[in-house]
Amino acid sequence: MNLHWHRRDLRGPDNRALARAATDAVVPVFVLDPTVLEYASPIRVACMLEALESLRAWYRERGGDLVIARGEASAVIPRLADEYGADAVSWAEDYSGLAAERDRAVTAALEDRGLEPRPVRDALHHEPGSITPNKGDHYSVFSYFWKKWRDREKLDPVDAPDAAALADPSGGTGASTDATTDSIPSLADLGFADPEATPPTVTRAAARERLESFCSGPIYRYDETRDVPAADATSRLSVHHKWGTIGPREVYAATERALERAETEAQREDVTAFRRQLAFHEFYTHVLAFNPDLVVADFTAYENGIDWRNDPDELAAWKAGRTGYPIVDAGMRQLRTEGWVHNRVRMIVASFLTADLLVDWREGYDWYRQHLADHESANDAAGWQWAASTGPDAQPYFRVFNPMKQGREYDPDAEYVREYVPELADADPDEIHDWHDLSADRRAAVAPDYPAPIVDHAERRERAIAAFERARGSDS
Ligand SMILES: Cc1cc2nc3c(=O)[nH]c(=O)nc-3n(C[C@H](O)[C@H](O)[C@H](O)COP(=O)(O)OP(=O)(O)OC[C@H]3O[C@@H](n4cnc5c(N)ncnc54)[C@H](O)[C@@H]3O)c2cc1C
Repeated sequence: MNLHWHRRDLRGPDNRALARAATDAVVPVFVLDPTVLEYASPIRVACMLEALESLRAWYRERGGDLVIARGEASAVIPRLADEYGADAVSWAEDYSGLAAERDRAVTAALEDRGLEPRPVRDALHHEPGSITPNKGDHYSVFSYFWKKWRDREKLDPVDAPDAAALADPSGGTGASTDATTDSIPSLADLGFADPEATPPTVTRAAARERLESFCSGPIYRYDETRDVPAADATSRLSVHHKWGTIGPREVYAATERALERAETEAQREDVTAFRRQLAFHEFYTHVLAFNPDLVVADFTAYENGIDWRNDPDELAAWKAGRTGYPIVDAGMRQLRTEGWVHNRVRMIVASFLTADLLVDWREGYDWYRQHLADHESANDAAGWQWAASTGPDAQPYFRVFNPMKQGREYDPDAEYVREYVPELADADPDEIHDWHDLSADRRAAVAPDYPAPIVDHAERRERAIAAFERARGSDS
């Protein structure tokens, strides 16, 4: 008998760790660990609970069941292994600092009892340490990483285990045991309030549907449209990558089928452009695996430190989506409505916070961590550090995004802004893009409830560049 410990691999198919466990009878478990939940947020827990319901239903349809236990994983996992008479415990490797610490504790506790820990490579195509420069354990420049990632062979998806391999944890009685709860707890049971945003649907069926629909149409326009927030042109798979309701190999296999169906070279390039974004996730995960403090510390430290201003009123206006910069405010409001923000807009709002407002990127990271359904330590911390010019392969500090130009270029008809900023719903797109230049009277006539810009971008750009020059020690 084996135990399979589900964490961020909430699926049966294309699960290498589960497949490995299912070479014998397997009991699948999920642990609601208070140490992990301490870092969670309502929207993410809501997504997780839905994914767990969907996974449990999948097991039950096949005569098995998913055991849900509560407590510190290092105590619960060995206890469950004893209870079910398991010889080995498998899990899919995870690479954040917190996950690595937890896994070391569980490994030690299992070994103490003579049980076999089986961490299995599952979440990435190429694990940290497998794509490296001549010197060093990971790349810090994406283009070099991408060339190797792109050319490496990928594994095929793995089948779901046979129903015959799924042990019934109740031993046929249907009863729950001491270490399990019969029903999956609610958000309130776990001490979380309802999320402010409407969470996306995080089930296996939703993930497959999203993958198939994306790969049968939008993928062929990806390169050209992925930066247009109003276009709904990206896969929206990030929340499924986060919880593992989709497997990396099945996503890649879908891109292979899309390549076979492509009719033009341009379409093939679109598929490659999508794969490039998948590789970005692996690049950042490698960086995090070797730099666990990426989530709290500057990856590139400046000699004199950065003189963050952290003005509380400006930070509050940014969080509320009331900066008077329409594209920034639309992004901040999309976050609180949907728990997701378009990538181009994530970059714009992050640049505005860290450069125009000179607020420490950690404030932005924390806000995203609380509100994003797809929050993922590697992508989130690296995304913030990219914008703050402190990260691996980051935006140079002197290239500050101009929010007006970004709005005009990527949301020319202000469709995105008008969707998320109702005060501007009836405004003319040109006036939206020129909001900072309109007279106070004109602004009051167009949208009396929408704020004037809280800062002057041109001035703040100069201030940010000067702050970074001082941080570099190159201002004299
Ligand atoms: C400040 C900031 C914070 C971010 N925080 C997160 C986060 O917490 N979680 C998260 O998954 N992504 C994050 N990203 C990256 C990116 O914005 C999202 O992955 C993307 O918007 C998700 O939408 P999608 O699935 O439709 O993406 P697609 O365009 O369909 O891309 C497919 C997949 O590729 C990966 N991907 C795409 N873009 C990036 C990128 N720039 N960096 C790393 N991986 C990428 C994701 O896994 C994504 O699901 C952040 C970016 C920035 C600038």
